Amino acid sequence: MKLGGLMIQVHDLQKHFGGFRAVDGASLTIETGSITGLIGPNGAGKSTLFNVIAGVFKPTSGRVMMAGEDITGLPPHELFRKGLLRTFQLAHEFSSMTVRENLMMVPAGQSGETLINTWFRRRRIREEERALRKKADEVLEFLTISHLAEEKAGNLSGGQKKLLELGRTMMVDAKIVFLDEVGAGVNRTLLGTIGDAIVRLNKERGYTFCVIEHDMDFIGRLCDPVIVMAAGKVLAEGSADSIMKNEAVIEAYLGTGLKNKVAAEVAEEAAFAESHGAQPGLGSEAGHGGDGKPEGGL
Ligand SMILES: Nc1ncnc2c1ncn2[C@@H]1O[C@H](COP(=O)(O)OP(=O)(O)OP(=O)(O)O)[C@@H](O)[C@H]1O
Repeated sequence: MKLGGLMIQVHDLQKHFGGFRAVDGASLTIETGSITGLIGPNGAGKSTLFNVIAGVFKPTSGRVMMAGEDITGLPPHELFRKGLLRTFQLAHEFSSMTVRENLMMVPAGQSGETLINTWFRRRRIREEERALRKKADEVLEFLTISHLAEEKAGNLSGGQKKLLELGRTMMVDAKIVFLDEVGAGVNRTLLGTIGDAIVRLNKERGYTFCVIEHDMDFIGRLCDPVIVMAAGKVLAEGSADSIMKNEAVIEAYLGTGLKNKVAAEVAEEAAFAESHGAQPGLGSEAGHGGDGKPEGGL
C-alpha cells in the first residue's frame, strides 16, 4: 500500500567517528507506506545511518525530515512519541517478566507510575491495566503467539524475541519502524512468520518499515524499494530484482576480482531458471551461511 507523501527524507547525512566517515553524505527517502530494504556490505554504515535517524547518534552534518518536519538530532524518546521506533539487532526484552507484561509496560505515562495515583486513584489504574491487557492480548493474537503470553520473555527463542519486539511497536501504534537485522540467527520458519507480520502490519495497519537485512530472499520477498549503501554512501536504489543484477552493487559486495565470476553465475542461474520456469535470484539457500548472511563476505 503506497499512501504517497514523503515520510522520511535524509539529506546529505554525515556521521564521523574521529576522522572516519561511517556515513559519508547519504541522501535517501523512505516513502510512507513502503517496506524499504537497506542492504550493503559489512561496515557500509547501515546501522550508523539508522542510529542517526533514530536519534541514538547526533549527525556530524546533514538533515533528517519526517513528514516535512526537521527531526535531526531529536532524542529517541521524542521520536518515539512521534511514532518513529528503531528496534535493535538484539531484542531488548525484560527477561524475568512475562511476554504479556513486556507488552503492557511499553506505553509511557501510565497512572500507576506515580505514587499519589497508586494510593488514591486505584480504580483508574485498574481500568488502565485492563485496557492494556486487552491490547496486549490482541497484539499477541495478531502475531500468532497468544500461547506465549504467560511465558517469561527470557525463555523465548531469538525469533520469538523479534516477534515480541514487533509487538512492542504495536502497543504504541508506531508509524515508522526501523528493523535492524531482523533475521539474524532466526530459523527459516520463524523468519517467514516475522515476514508475514511485517507485511500485514504494512498492509492492514499502514506501518512504514525500513529493514536492514543480509538475507536477500527475505529482502526480495518483502521490500520495495531496496536501497544499497557502500562506504557510507547510497550506491543504488531500485526493485530487489534490479539491485541483484546491478554491477556496481555486485562489485561493492565482492570486489572487482570476483565480479565477473559472480555475473557469469547469475547469468547462468537466470538462464537455468528461465528454462525451468522459476524465478532467478541471488538469494539461493546454497549461498547463505547459518546466520542468514550470505557467505563469501556478502
Ligand atoms: N561507535 C562507533 N565508533 C567508531 N566507529 C564506529 C562506531 N560505530 C560504527 N563504527 C564504524 O562505522 C562503520 C560502519 O558501521 P555500521 O555498523 O554502521 O555498518 P553496517 O553497514 O551496519 O555493518 P554490518 O552489516 O556489519 O552490521 C564500521 O567501520 C564501524 O566499525
